[in-house]
Amino acid sequence: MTAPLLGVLRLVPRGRAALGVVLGALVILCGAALLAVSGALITGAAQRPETLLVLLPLITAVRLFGVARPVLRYAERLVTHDLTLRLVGRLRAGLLATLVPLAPAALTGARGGDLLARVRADVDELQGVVVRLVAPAVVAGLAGTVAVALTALVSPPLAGVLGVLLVVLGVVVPVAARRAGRSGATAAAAADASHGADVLDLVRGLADHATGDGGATALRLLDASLDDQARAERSEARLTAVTTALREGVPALGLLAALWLVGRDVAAGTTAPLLLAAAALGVLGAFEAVGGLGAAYAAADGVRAAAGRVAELGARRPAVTDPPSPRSRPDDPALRFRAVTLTYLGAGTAALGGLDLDVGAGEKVALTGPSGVGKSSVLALALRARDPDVGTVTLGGVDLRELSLAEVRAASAWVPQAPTLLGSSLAANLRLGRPDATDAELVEVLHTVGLDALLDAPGLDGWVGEGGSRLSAGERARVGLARALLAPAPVLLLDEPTAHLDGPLAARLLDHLAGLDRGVLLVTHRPDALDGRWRTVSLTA
Ligand SMILES: Nc1ncnc2c1ncn2[C@@H]1O[C@H](COP(=O)(O)OP(=O)(O)OP(=O)(O)O)[C@@H](O)[C@H]1O
Repeated sequence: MTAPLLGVLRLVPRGRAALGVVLGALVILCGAALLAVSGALITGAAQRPETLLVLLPLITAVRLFGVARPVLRYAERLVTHDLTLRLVGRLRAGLLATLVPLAPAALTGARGGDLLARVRADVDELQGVVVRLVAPAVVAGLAGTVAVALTALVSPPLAGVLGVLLVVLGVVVPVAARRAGRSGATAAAAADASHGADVLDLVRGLADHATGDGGATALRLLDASLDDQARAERSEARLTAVTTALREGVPALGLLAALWLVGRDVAAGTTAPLLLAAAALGVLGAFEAVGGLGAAYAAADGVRAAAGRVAELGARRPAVTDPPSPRSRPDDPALRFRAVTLTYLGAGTAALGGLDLDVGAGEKVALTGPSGVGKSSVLALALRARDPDVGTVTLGGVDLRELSLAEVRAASAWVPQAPTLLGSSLAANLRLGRPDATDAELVEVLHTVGLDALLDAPGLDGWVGEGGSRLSAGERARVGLARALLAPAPVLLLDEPTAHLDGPLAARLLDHLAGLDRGVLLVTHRPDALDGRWRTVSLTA
């Protein structure tokens, strides 16, 4: 078993898993017992006893096992589903806890689709680790052992045969089928690919064939690849036939062994005749114990690969981490960049080279410059999404690397160019800025950013759509700004908050921002829209 898979198994609720396994084994044993007592009952009835009372215990047992089996199966499903849902919750929470410190810097290069696949498809795959992999294996071991032990009470040789046949059906057949299936599938895939290529060559070369050998060579090649394909399919079919025959034949062998071994004892008078059919049918029922193992083997590869992919994310180191003993946040919220250089991984040139910048307490600074010059990178450094390669970024004179990440991010409210909205209510999205904001404060901030219309539709408690899809890009940007205005941070880091807005609205917002008693670092492409309250810093390449 691989280390990532063990890591997943550690998250499984143990008590529930044990209960699920015991219930699963009981279901199988009930099934086998039901067959065994039914066999005994039929034999007993065939012997025409003088009174049916002698059959009463068997009749009761048939009823008991008949009723118990579905009830136990229901209980087992309840337990394993509950366990699976708890496991998914733990897996998702663990994965997100891993991802959050990685974002955004250490996830550079990770494709969104790949991350989504890990969070969804891989976790979906892993959620079956108990139901599809562990439970069938442990249930097989448990139920198989009990069935062999019970059989030994009737006939020790039969118990030995049953044990061997259970191992053959549960281990040897699936392992051999998987090995053979893998090479067969590879051969079939190679034959399919070569056949497809030959057909394409034949069609593409039609004009050439007309002037050449009439296509005889291409057809010969196609015939050969068709033969390969047919051979691969025949070998796959043979494998299916052999495994199906073994799956059906091994239990039949068990049945024959029971009839022969117990029949011999019955004939010798050492065993009661009632036990002949009971043993034969009970043995047949016991093979259900290993019935789930084939699917478990098939699931094993997928589960192991998913565990590996998820574990790989956990192995990545965040680009920024909390210091071992963080200093307390200074009262002075002045941001200071000194000789800051930042080069992104894999980039040929530095995004920022030797930057000096001050945003004093309450000061309004506009950062401007051509696209790609590094303006957003300055905000990323202020938030400590990344650390500078060289130089320092300080808050109130304390290097950001000496403060806890939570303190750095509490000091600054950031609005990116395209703020993220959650598929939730408008109020919930705004309260991400300040969870205890009252409705009146939400209404006021919406008025400040010119979003009064959203109070009618969708309304404070109305849904904004997945990722805010029911709002326009400009509205989403202003909800992001409103969220930052609500936050009690002494510094605002705003990345082009007025980019989507018309002139008068942009002017009104900039006027509001300039009047705040907090420091504002504003990235903008339109410094001409700013009045004298702003100090403009121009970045050059
Ligand atoms: N995560 C990243 N990985 C690699 N390179 C990056 C990353 N983010 C930004 N860059 C590069 O760093 C440089 C500065 O980017 P930045 O986004 O800071 O510029 P900007 O001035 O804000 O641009 P714009 O005005 O277009 O938003 C650009 O060349 C950009 O391609």
